[in-house]
Amino acid sequence: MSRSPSIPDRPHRDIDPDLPDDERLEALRGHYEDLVDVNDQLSDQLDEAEDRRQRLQEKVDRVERENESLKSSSLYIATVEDVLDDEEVVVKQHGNNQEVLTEVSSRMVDRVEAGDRVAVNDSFAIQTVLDAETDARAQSMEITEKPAVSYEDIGGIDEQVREVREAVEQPLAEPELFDEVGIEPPSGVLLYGPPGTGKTMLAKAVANHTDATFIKMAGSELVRKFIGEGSRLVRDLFEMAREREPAIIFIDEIDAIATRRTESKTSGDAEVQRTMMQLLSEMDGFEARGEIRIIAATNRFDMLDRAILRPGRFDRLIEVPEPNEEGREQILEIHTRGMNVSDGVDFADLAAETDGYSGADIESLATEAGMFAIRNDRDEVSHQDFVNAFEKIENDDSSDVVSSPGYFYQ
Ligand SMILES: Nc1ncnc2c1ncn2[C@@H]1O[C@H](COP(=O)(O)OP(=O)(O)OP(=O)(O)O)[C@@H](O)[C@H]1O
Repeated sequence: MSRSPSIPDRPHRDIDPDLPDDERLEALRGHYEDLVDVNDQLSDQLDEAEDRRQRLQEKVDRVERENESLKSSSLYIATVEDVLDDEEVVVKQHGNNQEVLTEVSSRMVDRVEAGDRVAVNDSFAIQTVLDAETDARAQSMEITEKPAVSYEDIGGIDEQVREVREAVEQPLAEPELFDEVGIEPPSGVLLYGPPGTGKTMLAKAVANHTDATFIKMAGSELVRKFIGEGSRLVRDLFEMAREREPAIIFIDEIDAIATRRTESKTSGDAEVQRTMMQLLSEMDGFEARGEIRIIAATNRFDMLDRAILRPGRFDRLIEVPEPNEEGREQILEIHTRGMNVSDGVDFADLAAETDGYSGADIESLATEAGMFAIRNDRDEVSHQDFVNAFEKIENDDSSDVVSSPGYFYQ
């Protein structure tokens, strides 16, 4: 580090006032020259200091920019196409397919290889190397060859089961029917209703019944941190389905990518919009009578962008409501099938008491009743166990009012 130059001494000269005028003038001239000299030295020092200040300011600006870019959450996904000498790489950005020649920092240069997926910032500087694509695909999708859910496991929504079978199962199982009549089956089916009412079960049951592979993706997974990732995952999703036909694509929480457009134009919104456009274009692109069917689900129907409900898109809407009393009784019977339940259990009575319970709530009630039996060293579950379980759930719920979800689905 350079040391600051020392400040020159202030020139001093004793001038005898009794000197003859010409000698005093000479002495004053000398003093004046000393002052000019010091002034020049100080002014040089000032220039130097100004230079140093400017260099430091530039350094601060650079560090701040680097800091900003590291902090910023919006990174773009790109694939490394080529690693050149001189610490340079060619990357291709996902989403717009733009190819860019960019420098790699010495920190990253040994870590990137052609074919890697990387996250780049606004100036295309590589920030991270992402996991192998196959991992990313596998992590974000749930793929089941044959889901273990059948129609008999679903209670209280017979009409919805019938509608889903007609809209999804029939085009897969008997495509010729549609050919003969000359109509297109619905492109996509949207199941909407409160949480835990059996929407996922319905989609799994259709897959089971048709021997189709069940591929599930959550809408929230599609709205990722990285720009370009959402539309890429949508493409992967459909590619995966094409590889495994017949297949049922189930997109849960579709509202995460298909909420009504807002005024704000943040990059996050634009990304969500791009993901949705990719989904719509994939849907437009495939054969309606083909071997891939799409089911989406939401419990925020009110928030949906109506664009996804147009003909050729999610054009069959099926509401899956909370079960009524009769439905709750059926679901109770389903969830106690494998349990050792005493003859004294009155399902009709329990169904009457559990107004507002979803299928998932009823499943918890049955499990909780079983826990009461175990706690009391019994292997048979009594009516009182169900009543105790009900009271426990009600009490837990009332102490947890704040977290109870205010779902809207109409
Ligand atoms: N109609 C039903 N019949 C039998 N069991 C049900 C029913 N609805 C829900 N369940 C039980 O609740 C669990 C969760 O249901 P499911 O995942 O299908 O709900 P969902 O409507 O998809 O919920 P979410 O909107 O929260 O994703 C199921 O595994 C099942 O045990």
